[in-house]
Amino acid sequence: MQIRPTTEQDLTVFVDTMHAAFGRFPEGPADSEGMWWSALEMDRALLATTEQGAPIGTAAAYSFELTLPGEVVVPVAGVTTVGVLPTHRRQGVASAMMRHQLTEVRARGELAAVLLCTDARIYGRFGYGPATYMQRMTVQRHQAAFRPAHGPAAGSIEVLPIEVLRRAEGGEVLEAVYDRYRRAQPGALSRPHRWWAVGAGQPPVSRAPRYLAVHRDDAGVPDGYASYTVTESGTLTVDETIATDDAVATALARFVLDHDLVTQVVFKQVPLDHPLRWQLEDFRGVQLGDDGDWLWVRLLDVPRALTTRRWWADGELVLDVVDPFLGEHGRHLLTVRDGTADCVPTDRAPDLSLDVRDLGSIYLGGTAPSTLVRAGHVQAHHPGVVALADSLFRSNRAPHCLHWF
Ligand SMILES: CC(=O)SCCNC(=O)CCNC(=O)[C@H](O)C(C)(C)COP(=O)(O)OP(=O)(O)OC[C@H]1O[C@@H](n2cnc3c(N)ncnc32)[C@H](O)[C@@H]1OP(=O)(O)O
Repeated sequence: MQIRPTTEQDLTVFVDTMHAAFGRFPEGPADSEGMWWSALEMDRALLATTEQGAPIGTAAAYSFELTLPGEVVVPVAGVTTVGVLPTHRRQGVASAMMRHQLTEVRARGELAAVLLCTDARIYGRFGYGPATYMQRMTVQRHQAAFRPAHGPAAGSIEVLPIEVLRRAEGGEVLEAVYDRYRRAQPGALSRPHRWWAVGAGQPPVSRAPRYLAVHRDDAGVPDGYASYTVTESGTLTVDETIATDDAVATALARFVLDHDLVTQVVFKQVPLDHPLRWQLEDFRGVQLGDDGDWLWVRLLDVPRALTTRRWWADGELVLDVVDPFLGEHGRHLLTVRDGTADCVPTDRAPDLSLDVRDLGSIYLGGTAPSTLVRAGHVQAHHPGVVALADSLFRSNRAPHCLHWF
């Protein structure tokens, strides 16, 4: 088996091989405008081949930016299209591609790789841990009265059927609002211009028909949107609400919940700490379901990762981190003061011993270290250290990622 880089000329063979691995029948990549793979960066794609050159596996990466706690934006690799032909599975092909890819990601200076996984059993062995979570939120309209304390946000709501917008005009509004939002939201990924330009991905990045409730500030500048559809039976489904502050998100929620001819509103992918149930008169008016993991994080430079994010408590921890997949081991003294951290090698006895996959899970603040201590995966060497680790690693708000790739 060999692993080789690809170029734009390999797009057809790459897409065909990947679809055979996933058991899908794609439309041809030649007319792929608007297909999710039209945003592939072929200079970051890998093909695994037999010794004779026949393709047997694929793996690629997008160049994204990830927002860390404290509105710090860093380049990361968004790993995608990992597939091995059914005839060549369980022979180490994916493992070899993952090793090759992680080496390249690190060489580019990206401190982490991230991905969404089809099967949660695959990626822990490669050092990835689930780091952001999401759920579906359903609200029956007759239970959707807001508690009076919450007034509407400043600004106005304008409903624009997406099909009457000129594509470039609509795309620019969404792109600009999303970009402002993601820079402040821990766990959010950038959506590079190429995605909007070709309509790659899922709605509203794709060109599927959607209505957009666009919120504008008092100066008329768009600062939030909700992308939605309404069925004849009266279900309004929101793909995503993107808002640059909570008041705007509330205004958009009020808007969709006030929509005529609607009996229920489904918000497809909201963070676990979404405030809506606290905003309604009827706390039980919100039903939650389909909770699950979304973004998985794989750290490639532990000291740099820890010193790059921001922190909300002071303290000192010795972390003993093993990385079985890359055969690495480091003991780090993490010292946090006034929001920033110092991280240096140490021989001191560890406070916490953990696998790099578990550090990936707690890194963005979406998973409490105490949960992984209770699960038996993070070892706390003395009791007081668990509460300290929880207060150190928490984020100012729950990390959340909406981007599909
Ligand atoms: C970010 C993304 O792209 S997510 C998409 C993942 N791809 C898919 O779901 C497409 C369908 N599946 C596939 O193409 C392949 O089965 C892959 C890519 C998941 C795995 O490829 P393989 O070449 O078979 O993996 P490889 O042989 O390196 O397996 C490494 C280990 O992972 C385990 N493993 C691999 N896939 C799975 C799985 N789906 N469930 C459980 N264990 C798995 C193997 O058993 C093996 O374990 P071992 O080291 O204890 O023997």
